Amino acid sequence: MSTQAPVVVHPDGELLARATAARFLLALVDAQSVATPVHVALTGGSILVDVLRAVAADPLRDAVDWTAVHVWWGDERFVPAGHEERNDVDAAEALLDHLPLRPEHVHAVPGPDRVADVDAAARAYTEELAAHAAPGAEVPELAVVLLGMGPDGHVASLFPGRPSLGDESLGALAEAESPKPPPERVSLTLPTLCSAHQVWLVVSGEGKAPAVAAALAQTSLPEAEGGTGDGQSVPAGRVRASGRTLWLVDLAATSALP
Ligand SMILES: O=C(O)C(O)[C@@H](O)[C@H](O)[C@H](O)COP(=O)(O)O
Repeated sequence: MSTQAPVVVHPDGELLARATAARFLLALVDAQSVATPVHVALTGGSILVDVLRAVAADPLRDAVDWTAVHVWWGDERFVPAGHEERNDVDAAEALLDHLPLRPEHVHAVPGPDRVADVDAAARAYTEELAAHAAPGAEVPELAVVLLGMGPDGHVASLFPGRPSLGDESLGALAEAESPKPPPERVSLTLPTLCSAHQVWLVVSGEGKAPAVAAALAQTSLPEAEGGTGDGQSVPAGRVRASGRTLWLVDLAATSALP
């Protein structure tokens, strides 16, 4: 039997973003006091971009040694480098361009400008993860993974009812039929997300409330709400970090909780 991950509720999306930013910076400082370098994974989504902007604006950011931080993506849209739909473009503008990161530590997922197709992109990302793993491991230990969640309960590019959810490998996978556009994406697999030391699900707004409730109850959403209706937990409910799984939400996102 699994115990429910803690849910931290903030009054609104703005405070959620600022508090998550402060928590993220302190987590990096803590992780760097134990081991270096530190690996983190970001994803796309509106609240996460707000979090990244809040990290950029937080004076605590100077407490982190950014030259020893590796940045990965939980998922990326398979469009060319620099395309406005790419998650790394948003992240660069919101935060990464403002930090003294080493360019070789920013692990972008290759797009169609670099590889033949989305399968090749996933393979290349899996190889890059393996190249930075500790001896005997297949992926680096991610200190913190920041995940958004869609109204259907998807996380990264793992969508309800898609075969990708059953991928048991460590590394990245290709999703060629994402219900959220654009259709082609690369995502870390569920076991990779679960191998992270901490995973934070950052969720804002009433539109996500039914999926928050379904994830915490480890069940599906009805088909009418974009779910599978089969009682199998939405993807967000399946993420269990090796150390700590945290839900960081605003009040509106809790409105469907019993
Ligand atoms: O589409 C992406 O690239 C994602 O990484 C995706 O998993 C996202 O985080 C959620 O869909 C939440 O996005 P919103 O906050 O914009 O609803």
